[in-house]
Amino acid sequence: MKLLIDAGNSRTKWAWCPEQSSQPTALQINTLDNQDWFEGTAQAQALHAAIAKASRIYLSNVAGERWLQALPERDQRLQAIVATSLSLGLQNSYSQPAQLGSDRWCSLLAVWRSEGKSALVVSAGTAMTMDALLVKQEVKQELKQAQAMFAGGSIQPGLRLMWQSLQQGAAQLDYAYPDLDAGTDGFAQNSQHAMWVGCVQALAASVAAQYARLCQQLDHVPLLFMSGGDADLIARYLPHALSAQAIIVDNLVLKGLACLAKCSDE
Ligand SMILES: Nc1ncnc2c1ncn2[C@@H]1O[C@H](COP(=O)(O)OP(=O)(O)OP(=O)(O)O)[C@@H](O)[C@H]1O
Ligand SMILES: CC(C)(CO)[C@@H](O)C(=O)NCCC(=O)O
Repeated sequence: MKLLIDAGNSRTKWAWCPEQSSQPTALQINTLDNQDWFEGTAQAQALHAAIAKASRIYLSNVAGERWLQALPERDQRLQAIVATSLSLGLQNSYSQPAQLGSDRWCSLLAVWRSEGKSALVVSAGTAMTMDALLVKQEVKQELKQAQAMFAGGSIQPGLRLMWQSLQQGAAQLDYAYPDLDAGTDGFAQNSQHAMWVGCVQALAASVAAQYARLCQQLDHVPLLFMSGGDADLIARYLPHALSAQAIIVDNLVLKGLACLAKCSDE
């Protein structure tokens, strides 16, 4: 069985790749903190056991060399994904294609292969990325070769990082991250709520602006895909029409890895 691993900035998610016949949505996801992986805790042992059993391992790693060091040395079964200039009919417009994070590349591949339509692909995790997928027109399955392009995107701090930067950088803002969604209605009347409104509004407004930028480049309406730990929350604070349009999906990176794993069988 093929093993899919998304080593993210803070957490690692893994799943077995479904057999050809099953749908990509059938992924059974396991999650562990990267700290557990580095320390080899019980959660890490489950992934080590899966790695030992796998016939092939597809890895998206944005967690750096340290994450790789916990793997068995020079494992021939390991395919560490690096963004290329063209894959599965998707062209990468980065001037140095390999500089693009493998997580962003996999998410774009997942949306391209499942939808075949232009989209803004937002990943709201530790960092928030917003990537433009341009598809010439709604192409038929057999016409997919190089009909799509990743036109570029943006990187900004995610919600928790924004919060931490205020908390750590301003002496009077040492407030804990709220347990519950504090809401952004009206004007905030205490410091903790003011921080919340500022951070959530900044992220939601960025999504709206990037989506508007993409719309200007197209003669058709793009999709809005949102994934990552804070996707749901940020989508709720988008302008109403855009919020209704947002498609929230889990685990786009693993889905993109599954596309690459399946394509290697074809
Ligand atoms: N149980 C949780 N643990 C940590 N973060 C969580 C949790 N539930 C929701 N979140 C939110 O999700 C965000 C992290 O998202 P996600 O889990 O997608 O990031 P990640 O694992 O670091 O992967 P990525 O590489 O995509 O950033 C945090 O900003 C946090 O607000
Ligand atoms: C931007 C992040 C941190 C998002 O996880 C990751 O994709 C990454 O480290 N990327 C490399 C730089 C880039 O994508 O341009």
